[in-house]
Formats: sequence, structure tokens, C-alpha cells
Amino acid sequence: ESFGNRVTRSDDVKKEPQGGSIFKIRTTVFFFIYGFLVLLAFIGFLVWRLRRSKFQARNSKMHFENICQELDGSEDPVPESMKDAPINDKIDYLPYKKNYEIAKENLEKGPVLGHGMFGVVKKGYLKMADPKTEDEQKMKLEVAVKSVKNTYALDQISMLAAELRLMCAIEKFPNVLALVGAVTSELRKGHLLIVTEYIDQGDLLEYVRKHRHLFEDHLVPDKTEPDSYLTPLSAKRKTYHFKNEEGETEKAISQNLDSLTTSDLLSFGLQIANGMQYLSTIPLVHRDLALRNVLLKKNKTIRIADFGMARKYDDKTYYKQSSKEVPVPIRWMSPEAVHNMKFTQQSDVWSFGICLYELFTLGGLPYPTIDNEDIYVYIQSGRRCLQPDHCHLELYDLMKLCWNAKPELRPTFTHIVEYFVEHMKKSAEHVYDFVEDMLRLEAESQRKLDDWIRINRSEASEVDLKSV
Ligand SMILES: Nc1ncnc2c1ncn2[C@@H]1O[C@H](COP(=O)(O)OP(=O)(O)OP(=O)(O)O)[C@@H](O)[C@H]1O
Repeated sequence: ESFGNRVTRSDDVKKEPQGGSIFKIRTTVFFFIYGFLVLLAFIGFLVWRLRRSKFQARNSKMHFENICQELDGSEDPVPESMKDAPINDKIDYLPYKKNYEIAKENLEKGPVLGHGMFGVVKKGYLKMADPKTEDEQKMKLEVAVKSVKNTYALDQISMLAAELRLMCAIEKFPNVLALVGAVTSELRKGHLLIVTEYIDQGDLLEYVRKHRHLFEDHLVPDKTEPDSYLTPLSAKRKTYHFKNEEGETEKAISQNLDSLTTSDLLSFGLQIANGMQYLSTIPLVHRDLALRNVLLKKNKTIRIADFGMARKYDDKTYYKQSSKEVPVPIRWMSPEAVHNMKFTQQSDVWSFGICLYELFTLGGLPYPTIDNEDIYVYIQSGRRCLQPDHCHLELYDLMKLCWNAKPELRPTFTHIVEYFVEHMKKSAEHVYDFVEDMLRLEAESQRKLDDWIRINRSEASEVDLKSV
């Protein structure tokens, strides 16, 4: 038995290496073929990558070349039929004014101020182009510098270039963000910088939201308000008067940023209307008017910003192509803009009404209980945003005028400013006086900015134009 056992064991010993070596050979062959295939696939991948990047580089070069050419604007004259059209429609003819060019070495970049969908805005410091004295050498203008996040994204660079050309057509105006200049000299490498004035308090939406707990309501409900269950519903709506009796006016508006009152909301509303009225005289359609695109200065004046949406693309095509990437700001859009992506001054007026709603709800979301996909049907059925708590009836009436289903029946920005002025002169004259004074000062400071820019451009533009 023990012999037999031993035989068995020795058989095992003999058989094991044989089976093992066949297995090893098979495994080696398998790994060899597998490795070979992987290597082949890898080489194939590298070749494909190389070809693709070559193709992309050639393509990008062509595109960057196109964008550079586009900066000059079309040489053809604007067709007669387009003479009165908003400049958004004539963007092909708008040139980048090369005297806006800033020498890159004169621009220092600072911390990030904010991100948009595709862009990033950083703080910057602009040195004088040709300092004559030691003091001038130290002098730096605080600016904001906008660029795209992805320098390979041709569409976005093209859009930024379009935004720049559009901004060149806008003169300095107290409630509109002023262009300081641009760096286009490295556009062929995908680098384009738009330099604007620096607005220290960021966007107005964030500001009203952060300060809503400090809000002081200057509206007093009317005592004559009917309060009976037999009163028709329409008469039950609250009416208010403004608390501006003797003695109240002095403290009614304060430049302290930690104070937010009804007077401030009225002042912001009037200033937005004022800026939009100016843009409508250019004429320019903003297309994305919302409190998030309004910037606030520490003296409580505002600037309308972000002309990124005022792009040249045919509206319908643009949104169809990029609907996955661009969230349409449906809560701010008029029904006709939602329906056919046609943006007009009347659709800007609708958005202005929504801005008023955002202001008087202290940063509330328009249609808070309705989903995005149901908003169009909601509006089409004739329903609108409800009257905010901190809002005069007259102002809610203005909002409703802006939200008229028929665009042609909405007020123009000129009418809106007149309405505001009349309303404020009647119920809050101190606020109107404050805004008037502030805007006079702002116009003065923008004139100084313009002078600074003009002095500092002459040298810089000479240098940079050669490389553009
Ligand atoms: N001139 C400025 N001064 C100070 N802060 C600014 C300025 N411009 C923009 N910002 C800040 O940067 C943020 C993003 O700006 P903006 O919305 O213009 O970027 P964007 O890239 O154009 O956005 P989008 O891709 O949505 O168009 C703003 O919310 C604001 O906080």
C-alpha cells in the first residue's frame, strides 16, 4: 500500500510539470498576443490623437484668424435696411476700436472676482502706459479683467470678441459698465482679455440677498384698506403710502452698505431703468437683464453689465445648437422670446419688470412655485408674478405693464423712467434727488476715467497694433 502510495505520488510529481508548462506556454502566448494587440491599439490611438490635434490646430488657427479678421468688422457699409436695427444685429459691421488696445505688460492680474458660465472675471491693476513722473509710475487703475475659462473653446472666444466689439460701441454712461480696454495681441493663441471698470460690491442680487435681514420697510399700509369678507377680492389688495413725512426724509437714504431700505430699492430700480434707457437709444438689446447682471458700487450706484448674451448668432440657431450648454434664463424671458428666441427692446422691458420683482422680494426667485418647464404655459394662461410684500401698488402696476402679453403694448424705457420719476417725485422725492445727485457725480467720474483711458491708450495702441 505504501509502495502504491509512493507510485501514485511520483506519478503526480511527473504529471504536474507537464500540465503546468502547457499552461504556462498558453498563458505566455495569450499575454503576448494580448500585449501586442494593446500595443497596436495604443499606437493607433497615438496616431489618431496626433492627426486630430494637427487637424484641430489647423482648424483653430483658421478660426482664430477668422476671429482676428472679425475684430476689424466688415468693410462693407451697413445695408440701408439695417440702419435703424439694434447694434446686436449689425455686429458683423462693428469694428474693435484699436485705440482700446492695452499693452499686456501694463496689466497685472489679481484675485478671481467671479465666474460665469464660460467666463472668469479677475481683479486687475492697469499701469499708466507712459508714466512721466515717479508718482505716475506708481499709479494703477483698479479694473476687472474678463476672459474665457477654456482658451480652446473657439465659440466662447468668438462670443467674447463679439462682446468686446459691442462694448466698443457703448459710450460712457453712469449706469452702464464702462469698457477700459482689451488685450487682443495674443488672440491667435486663444487669449483675449476684456478690461472694464472695477465695481467693488459685486452683483446686486447677491447684495440684496445678503442684506435682506437688515431690510427696513419704508412703506406703511393704508389705513383705509377695506377689510370685510364682502369686499370684492380686487379691492382687498394692499395699498401703501411711502413713509416720508417731515423729519423722515433725512435718514431715508443712506450710503451705508449695511442699510437696505425701500428707498434703496426704488433708487436701484430707477438706475437700472436709466441705464436701459441709454442702451435703448444706441439701440442695443441686452437680452439677459437680471439682477445677477447688475453690479453695485459702494456709493450705491449701479452698473448694467454682462453683454455676453448680446451676441451675433442668429438667436434660434444659437440656442438650438447649444441648448445643452446654455441654460436659457426662462424666468426673465418674455413669452415671445421663449417661443421664438427673438430678443427685442420689448423683451428687455419684460426682463426689467422681473428685475423689479427681484428687487422688491429682496432677491426672490421669480415664479418660486413653478418649475422651469411649466413657466411658459403659466405665463400664457395670463398669470404673472404676484405683488411682492415690500412694493407700492404703483410699482406693481408698472411691473404688470412690463409683462403685457403684447410686446407693442409694453412701455418703452423712456416711459418707464418717466413713470419712475413721476412716482418718486410724488411719494419719495428725497430718493429721486439722491439718485440725481449721485448720477451727476458718476458722470463726472466716468469722464475722468475716459480721460485716463485716452491718455494711456496713445502709446499702448502704437505698440500693440503691430502685433494684432
Ligand atoms: N466689472 C466688474 N467689477 C467687479 N466684479 C465683476 C465685474 N464684472 C463681473 N464681476 C463679477 O464676476 C461675476 C461674473 O461676471 P459675468 O457674469 O460678467 O461673467 P460671465 O463670464 O460673463 O458670465 P456668463 O458666462 O454668465 O455670461 C459677476 O457676478 C461679478 O460678481
